[in-house]
Amino acid sequence: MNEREQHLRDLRAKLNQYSYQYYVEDNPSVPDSEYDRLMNELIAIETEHPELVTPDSPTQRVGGEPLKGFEKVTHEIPMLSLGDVFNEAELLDFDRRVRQAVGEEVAYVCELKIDGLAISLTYEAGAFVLGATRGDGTTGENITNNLRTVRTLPLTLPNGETVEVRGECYMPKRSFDALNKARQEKGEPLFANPRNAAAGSLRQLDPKVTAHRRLSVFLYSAGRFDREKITSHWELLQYIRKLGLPVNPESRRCTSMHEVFDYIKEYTEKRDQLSYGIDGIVVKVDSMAQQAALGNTVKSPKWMIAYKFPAEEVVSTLEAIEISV
Ligand SMILES: CC(C)(CNC(=O)c1ccc(Oc2ccccc2)cc1)c1ccc2c(N)nc(N)nc2n1
Repeated sequence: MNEREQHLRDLRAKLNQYSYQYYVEDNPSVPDSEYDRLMNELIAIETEHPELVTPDSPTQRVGGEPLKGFEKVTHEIPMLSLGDVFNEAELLDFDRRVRQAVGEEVAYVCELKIDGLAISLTYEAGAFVLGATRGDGTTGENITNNLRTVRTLPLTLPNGETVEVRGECYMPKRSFDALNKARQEKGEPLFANPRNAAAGSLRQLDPKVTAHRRLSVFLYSAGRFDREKITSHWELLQYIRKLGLPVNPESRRCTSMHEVFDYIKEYTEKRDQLSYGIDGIVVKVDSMAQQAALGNTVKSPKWMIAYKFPAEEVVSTLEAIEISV
């Protein structure tokens, strides 16, 4: 490897490290100006020497000309939505129905319900090739170029896996506050909440706009992957994490409803300290055999329920109407 290639490797490593500190650790070690300076240097060198560009280079994130519209994508395996419950009695009913149907003890996995936009990511032989919105569960929109700009989403997987994973794209509270502050200074309409800001940012036709919105992702499920080795949801989360994909660290395996209630109480209290918005807790049956035995209704699985937090008082702010066409 010659000196120039070594310099490029160092630049990419630094930029990826700074992104990780900013997005995953929520603790940037350099100002945005330093990040932008290094990125501009990397873009300049790669523009002069295109043969030295690598698929995982941070410059490969903001590609593509603005689109005229979004292509439709059909989900091979439908993306399901969540049944909602609002109190402990309804959660106990869910647990009773599940235990009656499977006729044995049940373990659950509790996860935070991230207040973002459901997405599907497809990697073919380790390369990120397709990103889509959930849409109506069967048909979504192709937002691949916009999702490529999300710094916490790896463009390549370590061992060339072919998988389709599902999760939530969200805007961290810090990014949401900075975005609305900048909009206020420019006299532009404000976003009402991080979820609307994430949706508006992902529905931009120009990926360069999305790239400046500082979005992030957590993944929590998968459609297509080599299932035989994985028998539980908890193992699936570890598998997704081993692929280098961001999985929310607060998830917990619970062996009783008592532990589920403890988890809900803990995160109801911790909610305001999280660096991202959540609107509930998802409780999933851990065993995949039990999930299959329980099956799905048309729209949502019978092996999973979402406990929704009581709605917060509505704060009347301008709703940002982001026209992306
Ligand atoms: C679990 C799933 C419903 C996603 N999963 C799917 O959509 C899904 C749908 C068919 C599948 O098909 C299968 C294929 C083969 C075997 C079994 C299932 C797999 C996953 C879901 C939906 C929303 C969630 C949310 N907002 N927050 C969290 N924390 N978790 C969530 N989990």
